[in-house]
Amino acid sequence: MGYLSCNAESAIATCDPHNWDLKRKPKSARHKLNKPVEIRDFSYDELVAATNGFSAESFLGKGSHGSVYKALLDNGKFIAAVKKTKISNSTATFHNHRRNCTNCTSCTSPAENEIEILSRVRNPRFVNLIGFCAADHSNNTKLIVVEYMPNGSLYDLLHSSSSSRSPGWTRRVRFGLQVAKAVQALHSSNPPVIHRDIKSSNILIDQDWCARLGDFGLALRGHVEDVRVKCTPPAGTLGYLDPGYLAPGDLSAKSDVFSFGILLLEIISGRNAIDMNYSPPSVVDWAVPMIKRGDYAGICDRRIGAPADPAVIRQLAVLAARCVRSTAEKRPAMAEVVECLKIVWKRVHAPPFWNNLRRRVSCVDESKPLISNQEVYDGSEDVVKVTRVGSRRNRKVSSVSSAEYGSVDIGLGYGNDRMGRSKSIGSSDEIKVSGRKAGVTVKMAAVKLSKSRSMGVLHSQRFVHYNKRGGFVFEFGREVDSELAECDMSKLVIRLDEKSEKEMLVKPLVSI
Ligand SMILES: Nc1ncnc2c1ncn2[C@@H]1O[C@H](COP(=O)(O)OP(=O)(O)OP(=O)(O)O)[C@@H](O)[C@H]1O
Repeated sequence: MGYLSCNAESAIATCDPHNWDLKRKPKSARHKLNKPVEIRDFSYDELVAATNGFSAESFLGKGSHGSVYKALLDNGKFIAAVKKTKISNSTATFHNHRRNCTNCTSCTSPAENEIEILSRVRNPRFVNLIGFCAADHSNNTKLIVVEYMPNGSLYDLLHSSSSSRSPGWTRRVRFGLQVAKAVQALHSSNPPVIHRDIKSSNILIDQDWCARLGDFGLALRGHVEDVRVKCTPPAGTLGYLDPGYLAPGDLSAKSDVFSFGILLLEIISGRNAIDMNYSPPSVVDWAVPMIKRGDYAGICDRRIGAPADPAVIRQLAVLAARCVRSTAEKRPAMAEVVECLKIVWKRVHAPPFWNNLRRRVSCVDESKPLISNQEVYDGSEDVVKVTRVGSRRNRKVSSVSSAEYGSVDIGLGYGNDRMGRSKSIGSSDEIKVSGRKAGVTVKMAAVKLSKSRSMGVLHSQRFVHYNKRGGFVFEFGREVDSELAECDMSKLVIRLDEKSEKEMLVKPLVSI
């Protein structure tokens, strides 16, 4: 195996620094990976200058293997991150180990291993390698230059004390899907790569707010039957580590699936993989019993509450529980995880013109409820009134039977939130829905849709409403599809588009 003898210092690859000078490239060109370029070989002095002597101002963060600094390269034209790691493998233990074994990943330091792996795999979903500086033997340091991720780590986002930084469901699902795709790309490369250290602090957020998988220091490249994989001792991070991975021979891609499941639980709940403030401290022991009971709202991050569509949290939670199953064979493969998350993404993702809609409805301020708490708890009847205007044809409301709306779940995570429809939607211009839950009432104001404007244009003074966990808004324009099989109050159907005669949905959406 060629890579076994590959020394990091000589690991020159032909890869594309697709992220170089991103600012000047159009977005479409950013991820083109077909232009091979050389991994750069930096001098120590060059990186000292680029990081201003590894100054405190350039400091980005510290990990278990060293510190990370922001570097201004090429006369400040290009920003990168420099990982400065100590090569501690000069110890007697290491030399003893190396004498007996020349095959396992422990024979190389994480820094050398990262260079070796990243010089062979490259993907827009990874924090890719730009170059490195050979060991500075005077102080046993190794410098790796990787793409700079300006928006910190997923860990920082999920556990930030500021709730304004806390991502909403759309972004969380998107991050989950992006990470899943990154892991799948590793597993499907030839030979496959097992990351072995998937965790939120190794997920970095790029300038486009996309999640990237980083830190390949523990990654193993090769087939599970390869000698190198077989003789590399287990490694990873406590809390994310597959409990079945106790010996080298236990390793498989399913260990990454387990860690990904922990990450997914962290994304859902906003709690740490191991957190002594919870009982039980392990996120698996805490969440899985709730998932088994169907208490999906119980595992949601309280800062954002449950998603508007209950199917979103149900599918996410069940997927996470499957990933963390103790029997590795029963866990889904990463390809299946990606497919599941794509389905969840479709549910949670607002159509593109939703943003335009938001901008055009000036009265919406999602940061605060439009109805005061007083109104929320005043016990008055709650009304949703959807008015359609337009041609006769357009006025036709979907043929969804009234029975489907007879008793509907508002889909906000409260199991008993039942809303009864006071008027049939099959034959009227107005849809009126009313309902109340003990202690929490939901109130929705009139909403007007007009086909004369672009699809989904809203003429409404107030259409954001409030429940205990914050505002939610209507989402317009989602086409009617199989989701209707699970029709609930959140999926009022309106025919909007005269030309295509596509039925469009209107549904509450948790504000993000
Ligand atoms: N490419 C990067 N761009 C911007 N910031 C980075 C980059 N890589 C790392 N960082 C910052 O530096 C911190 C330390 O990263 P590092 O990968 O060394 O350790 P870690 O993943 O936090 O922990 P561990 O070493 O235990 O895995 C990260 O939390 C992140 O804030």
